[in-house]
Amino acid sequence: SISITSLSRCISTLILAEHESGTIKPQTVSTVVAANSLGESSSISLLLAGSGSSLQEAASQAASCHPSVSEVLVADSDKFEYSLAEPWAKLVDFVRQQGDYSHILASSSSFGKNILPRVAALLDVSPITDVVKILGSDQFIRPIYAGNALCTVRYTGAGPCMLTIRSTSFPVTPITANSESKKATVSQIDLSNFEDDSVSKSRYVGRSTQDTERPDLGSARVVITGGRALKSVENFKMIEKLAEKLGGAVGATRAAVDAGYVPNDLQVGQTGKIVAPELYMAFGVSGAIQHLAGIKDSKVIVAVNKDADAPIFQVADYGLVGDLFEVIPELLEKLPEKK
Ligand SMILES: Cc1cc2nc3c(=O)[nH]c(=O)nc-3n(C[C@H](O)[C@H](O)[C@H](O)COP(=O)(O)OP(=O)(O)OC[C@H]3O[C@@H](n4cnc5c(N)ncnc54)[C@H](O)[C@@H]3O)c2cc1C
Repeated sequence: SISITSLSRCISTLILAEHESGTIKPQTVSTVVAANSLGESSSISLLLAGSGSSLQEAASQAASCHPSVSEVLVADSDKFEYSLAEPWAKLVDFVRQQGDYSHILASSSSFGKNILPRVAALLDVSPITDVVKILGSDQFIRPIYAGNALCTVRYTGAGPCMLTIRSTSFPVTPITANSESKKATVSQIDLSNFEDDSVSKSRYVGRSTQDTERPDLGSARVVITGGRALKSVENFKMIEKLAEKLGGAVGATRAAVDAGYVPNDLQVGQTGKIVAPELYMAFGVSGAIQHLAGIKDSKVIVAVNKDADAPIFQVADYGLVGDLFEVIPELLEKLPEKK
């Protein structure tokens, strides 16, 4: 008799790729980095959908975005122009039927959070979200209780294992000149048999982007955050000026967003963006657990608060008990103008 103690399936990963203006987004490359931890002999395919020349530009860039990517699959159709979840989910199901994928991954961005659960529901699979560490092909670590505890999850389902990846936990290391020359194959998906019979409950209305030269909050190396203590839109401009001088992004607490000082895409925390910059500066931020959940992986945290007992000081590397209305103008005066 033969006893089979371990039967591990060959690891083959499909990654739902995000692109914009002909460029692959950094969080997709982080998801590729994460996929490399799933196990040896892992083949990685990127799935790009959209329409027109910017899609094709992104596809050719995706082919060399990371040496471990073996294949780029391109779905070119008007149906995918606005990344709506319903047609995207159908597309993933369509592609999955043609390739035997053991894992389907997306980043924990609004794109991934929108699409992957819908795919999971379609395939009757339980997705594992916000993965911060991969221990093997079926074991993952994810934060729970607003990041106050880490939970190890084992996937035991029969269908493909579906994960969303917290990109700040999988930084992209610079690619060497040698590996850069390795290019994946790019294939156009034949959509002639693709039937999208999904009843779309969402429709594209429009898009508004912030007209700013500041770096993207989710991947900035410096983040300057203001809290409720800023008290007004006008005062919040001090935070913006400081961010400009330091070449950083602007962040805000939920209290500051709710008070209308800044738009909600600047919110940092459990229900906002997760950031992991080299330098995080918090002005007039109390340090509620929901806020800390979004900043814990920052390398250096600096806090300015007039209350010496504010919880932010428990996580700060440098703390200054002081009035931000005195500290920020002094900082602005002493810091040189950004060249
Ligand atoms: C389900 C849920 C999800 C949430 N998600 C988020 C989230 O994603 N992000 C988030 O930020 N919050 C989130 N919150 C809200 C969170 O609990 C806090 O209410 C919020 O973070 C507080 O914001 P704040 O620190 O700006 O305000 P406050 O808690 O009011 O703190 C203001 C601080 O400013 C200090 N201060 C006042 N004046 C000055 C001054 N002149 N100079 C210096 N310091 C001064 C005060 O001492 C105080 O510590 C969430 C809450 C819930 C229930």
